[in-house]
Order: sequence, then C-alpha cells, then structure tokens
Amino acid sequence: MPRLAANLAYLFADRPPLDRFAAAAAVGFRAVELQYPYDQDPAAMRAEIVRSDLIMLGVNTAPLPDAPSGIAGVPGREAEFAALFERALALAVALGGRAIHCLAGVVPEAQREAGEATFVTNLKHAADRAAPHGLTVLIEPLNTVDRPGYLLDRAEQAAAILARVERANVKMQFDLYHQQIMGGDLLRRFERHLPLIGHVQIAAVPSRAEPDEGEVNHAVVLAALDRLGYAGFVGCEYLPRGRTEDGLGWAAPWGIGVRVS
Ligand SMILES: O=C(O)C(=O)[C@H](O)CO
Ligand SMILES: [Mg+2]
Repeated sequence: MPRLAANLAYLFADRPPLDRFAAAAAVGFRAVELQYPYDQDPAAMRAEIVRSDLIMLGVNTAPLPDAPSGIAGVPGREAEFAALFERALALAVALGGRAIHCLAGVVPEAQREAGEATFVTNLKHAADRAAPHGLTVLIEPLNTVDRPGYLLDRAEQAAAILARVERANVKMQFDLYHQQIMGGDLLRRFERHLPLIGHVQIAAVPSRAEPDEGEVNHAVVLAALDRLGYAGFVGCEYLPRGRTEDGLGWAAPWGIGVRVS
C-alpha cells in the first residue's frame, strides 16, 4: 500500500510552520517532507517531529535571491553550491531527515551542456558529503511551464545525469505532476526508471490541487506503483482547494483522513 507523506510547505499551510507536524500526524500521516524551512529553529522542528512520532523525509537546498530555482547546475557557482549544500546538510542532520533535493537552477539554452557537466560535478560532491550521514541526494525534473529554463525537465535526462554521477546515494525524485506535463506515459516511464527513483510526489494536473481531479487517475497510478514494487513514500505536494483536512477524502483508501471519534 502506498505510504503517503505530507509536504508541509503545501499542506496545512494555513497554520504556523511548527503546528503543521501535529496536524499531519492527527490525520494519519506517518512521514513529512519540508521544502525550505531555513527560517525555523531546527531544534523546535525536531521536537515536533519526535513528539508526533513522524519520519522526516527531505528538505531542499535553499533558494537564493538571484536564483530561486537553485544553482546546482549553474556553471561558475560551484563554491556557492558547496556552501548551500553544507547548510542543507546541517539542517537535514539536525532534523533527522533522509534526503536533500538539490535544485539545479535555470540555465540559458546555450549553456545547457555546460550546466549538466556542472550539475554532475556538484552532485558527486554532494553525494560524498551526504553519504557518511546516510542521506540520499535527490534531483527532480520540473516542468517547463511552471519553471521556464529549468535545467532538469525530463526523467530521461535525470537518468542520464545519474549515470554520469555514479553514486548510489543520488536518486531521482519522480514528481508525477511534472512528469505528466512533460510527456505523460506515467506508468511506463515510472517502471523504466524505478531503480533510480528515490522519492515520488503527486498533485492533480493541471491544477496542482488534491489528486482527485484532472487528467491523471491517481487511484490507478498509486495502485500501479504498489504493484511495480515501489517501496518508498509518496509525497502529497499539492495546493489544497480549501482546508487541508476537508480535501482528504481521496486519501482514505490509504489510511489518511480526519478521525471521527
Ligand atoms: O516544485 C516541486 O515539485 C518540488 O518538489 C520542489 O520542492 C521544488 O520546488
Ligand atoms: Mg515536486
């Protein structure tokens, strides 16, 4: 059965960040992921994670004012990336997390080859720094409608980059929302890349709302992930149409929902 995780940048976002952990646990989530919790006290977040008995999954490398989509694949910014990664590593370790998503960045068309080479070099470095802590480094293809010019936009491209990185602790974050926009054929592409996939995320397409509307049948997809042997978590990275709790009907078959006592 797919194990759903709450992305606390998107879900329960109507309350203060520290209150979101208990809110997720109260509806049955056993795991959470964050995006950029760099403005919060790590010890306070860790206390909430422990108090709610949650598994802490991933964080992202921090956005920069001139590079909100990251710099891991931006030529000439390797030293800055190394510093950014150290910050993410310290945070992930303090939270007891399992993964760090390294955002590749926006790169002009003419520099994409150089950008990929930089990405590979930076990922090797990140992997070697993360390995002693048992952490996975993730890369995620993002769709070019939402993120024009983003260096990494297709699962096939991510697979080619992972082959060049040659580190077992670097994996693909397969966000079905982005993958559907960038070509679809979700189940065949998921199966083809399964050995490389370290995390999955979902949202309705094209609305990015609860995965109970739009062009993807998530009940079918989640059952297929199970059948194909995916044993990781599925991050709920969607924008609730209203209160998070009111939109959880779709997740009831997977053990998530408001408890009525
Ligand atoms: O945008 C996404 O889908 C993500 O998962 C990342 O965290 C980048 O924002
Ligand atoms: Mg995502």
